[in-house]
Amino acid sequence: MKPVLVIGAGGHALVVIEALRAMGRPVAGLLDDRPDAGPLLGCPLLGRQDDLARLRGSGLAEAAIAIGDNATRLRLAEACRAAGYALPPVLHPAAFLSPSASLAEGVQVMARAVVGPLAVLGRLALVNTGAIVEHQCRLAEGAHLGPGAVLCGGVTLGARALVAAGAVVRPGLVVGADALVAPGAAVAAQVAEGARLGGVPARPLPGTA
Ligand SMILES: CC(=O)SCCNC(=O)CCNC(=O)[C@H](O)C(C)(C)COP(=O)(O)OP(=O)(O)OC[C@H]1O[C@@H](n2cnc3c(N)ncnc32)[C@H](O)[C@@H]1OP(=O)(O)O
Repeated sequence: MKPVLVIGAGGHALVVIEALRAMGRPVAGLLDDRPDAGPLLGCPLLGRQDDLARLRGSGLAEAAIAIGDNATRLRLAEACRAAGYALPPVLHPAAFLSPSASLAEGVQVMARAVVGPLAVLGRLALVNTGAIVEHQCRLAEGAHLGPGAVLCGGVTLGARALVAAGAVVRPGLVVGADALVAPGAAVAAQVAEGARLGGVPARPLPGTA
C-alpha cells in the first residue's frame, strides 16, 4: 500500500493515523504550519503546507486531512487537490458502513461509528468515534458529527455544520450550514444556518442573537 500524507499534527491526527494504520495504510508523515508541531505516534513531521508540492514531487500521491475544524479541513483539502493529491476516505475497519451508503472523497468514519442504509456523506464529512448516522441521513461537505452523537433517520447536516459529542437530532430535521449543536444537546426542531444551540431541548446558546 502506498503511504498517505497526513495534514495536521494535532489531536485529530492521532485518530486519523491510527485509523489509517488499522486500514493497513502506512503514514508517510505529517504536515503542520504551527511552530510547536512535532512528530506523532512515530510519524515524522515532514514540513508545512508550503511543502505540499515538493512532497507531491517526491512521489506522495494521497493525503488525509486530519483537522477537526470544518472550514479549515475543507480549505486544506482544496490546497491538497490543487497540488495534485487524491483524498481517499479514512474508514476505520471497526466502523459499520451500510453497503448502500454513499461516501464522497475524503470522508472520515472513525472506530465504532455506524453509517446506516442510504446515508450520503459529502466530501470531507467526518463521523467521529462511536457516532451514529441513521438511515437516509445526508451530511453535506465538511459536516462533522462528534463522538457519540446520534442523527436519527433522514436528518440533513448542512455544509460545515458541527453536531458535537453526545448530541441527538430528531428524525427528519435539517441542521443548517455552519450551525453548531453543543455537546449533549437534544435537537427537536429545525436548526437555522449558522445557529448555535445547546441544551435539552436545544435552545440558542447564551450570547447568541
Ligand atoms: C474528538 C473530539 O474531541 S471532537 C470535538 C469537536 N469539538 C467540539 O465538540 C467543541 C464544541 N464546542 C463547545 O462545546 C463549546 O463549549 C461551545 C461552542 C458550545 C461554547 O463555547 P464558547 O462559544 O466558547 O462559549 P462558552 O463556553 O463561554 O459558553 C457560552 C454559554 O453556553 C453555555 N454552554 C456551553 N456548552 C454548553 C452545552 N454543551 N450545553 C448547553 N450550554 C452550554 C455556557 O454555559 C455559557 O452559558 P452562560 O453564559 O450562561 O454561562
